This record gives sequence, C-alpha cells and structure tokens, in this order.
Amino acid sequence: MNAACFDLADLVLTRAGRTGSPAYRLEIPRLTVWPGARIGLVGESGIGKSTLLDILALIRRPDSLRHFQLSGRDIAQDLTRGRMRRLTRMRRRHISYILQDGGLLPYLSIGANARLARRLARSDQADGIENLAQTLGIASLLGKLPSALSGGQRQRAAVLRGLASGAQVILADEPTAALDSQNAGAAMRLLADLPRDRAVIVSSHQEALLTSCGFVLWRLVAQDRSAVATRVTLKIEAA
Ligand SMILES: Nc1ncnc2c1ncn2[C@@H]1O[C@H](COP(=O)(O)OP(=O)(O)OP(=O)(O)O)[C@@H](O)[C@H]1O
Repeated sequence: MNAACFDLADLVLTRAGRTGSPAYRLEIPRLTVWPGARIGLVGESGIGKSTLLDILALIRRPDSLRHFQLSGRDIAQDLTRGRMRRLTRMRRRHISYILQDGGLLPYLSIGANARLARRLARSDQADGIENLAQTLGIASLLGKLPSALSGGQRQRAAVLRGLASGAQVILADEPTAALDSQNAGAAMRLLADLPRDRAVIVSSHQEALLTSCGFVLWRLVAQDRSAVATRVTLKIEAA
C-alpha cells in the first residue's frame, strides 16, 4: 500500500493574543491523509483553516509535534529544527499550494506561470495546460498577464498553475471564493476529479458545494473560548 500523504500526531501551534484579541491555540491530536482523499476543510472565519493549510504546506512551523510524515518521509525534525532548504525541497516535490490571492508571478503570462510550475515540479503529468484552462474557462486568457485579469479569473489561473505542477498533494485555500456559482462548480469538480493517486485538501465556506462534489468535511471547532484564549481542534465528519 502507498504511504499516507500526511501522517501527523500531537501537533500544537500557538499565537499570543494581541490587544483586544485572545491568544490562539490549534491542537491536532492525529491527522492522516491518504492518496485519493478529497477533504473539505471548513469552520467559521478566523478558526484556523489557512493556518492548518500553511502547516501542511510546510510554510508555518508548529510549536510542537510528536510525529510528521509527508509521503512516507519523517520530517518532524526538519520542522522542529527549521531546516528550511530541506522543507522547501520536500514541498516542491510533493505539494502544490493554491493560495487565496493567486500568488502568480506578475511578469509572466498565465500560461507561462503554469508552464513554469510544471517545469519546476519536473512533472510528466499527461493532462495538458490547455485542457485544464478550457475546463476552468480561461483558455483565451493564457497569453495575458495576471494584472489584466479580474479577481475571479486570477483565482482560476491560480488553480490552473496549482494543477499544472502535477503534485501528489493539492492544498487550496478558498479557491472558489471569488467565483460565480457556475465557475465555482467547475473549479471544485476539477479538483474533485483529479486522478485518484492525488490527495486534495480544500478550505472553503461553501459546504454544500464541497459535499456535492464528494469532499468529506473536516471541521475546525473551538473547544474552549474565553476572553483570553481560544483553543481549536479538528473534527472529522462522517462521509
Ligand atoms: N500572521 C498572523 N499573525 C497573527 N495572528 C494571525 C495571523 N494569521 C492569522 N492569525 C490569527 O490566527 C487565527 C486563525 O486565522 P486563519 O487565517 O488561519 O483562519 P481562517 O479559518 O482561515 O479564516 P478565514 O475563513 O476568515 O479565511 C485567527 O484568530 C487570526 O486572527
């Protein structure tokens, strides 16, 4: 059997409270993501969806953890010791992170952004960039710079670039937030229909869309909330 894409245990991330806002503590006792998983990360605004995606993308270091495996590799020590070069290499090889604001290189066209992502990942993924762009409704925009696109078009371009890399793990932070319902449906179905050897974790407030596309909901919830601190954990809902 293939290794889990993610397998982690007893992870804690804290943030000190600022004036007027409580301290924040995210506790993940156990989290395992298998190839083929379709996970919708949900929860109220500010609960920590982006924070958890950043942790899984190896961008944000937790305060403590007992165990962290990415695609069968134990990277707990790399994380606790902040070995950024090794973590960057692991991220490039295994993970594609579709950011809320697009994160596209402003001086490259949409098509060139996608081709660069594919080259950097050394991907031999069969699905062409043009086919993906067609499904996302942005095929005619491949020659344009990100600055010439609307917010929703940029968001679809970010999805295109994320998928072009062919990474085994796709993380996407609210990839359909700026889209009308038709384009949101097309983008979410594209993510859901990726080959079954890929794992997809998408944060979103559009729970009905997630479930209609076959995503299992993982909900971040506050276990304790007071004026000084909020303690958050993850609840996995039945499929
Ligand atoms: N860079 C930061 N510095 C300090 N606090 C932060 C930072 N980023 C997020 N937070 C806080 O951490 C908590 C989790 O934020 P996060 O952005 O992960 O939530 P979210 O569930 O993704 O929210 P939304 O649905 O609004 O995008 C919030 O209390 C937020 O205010």
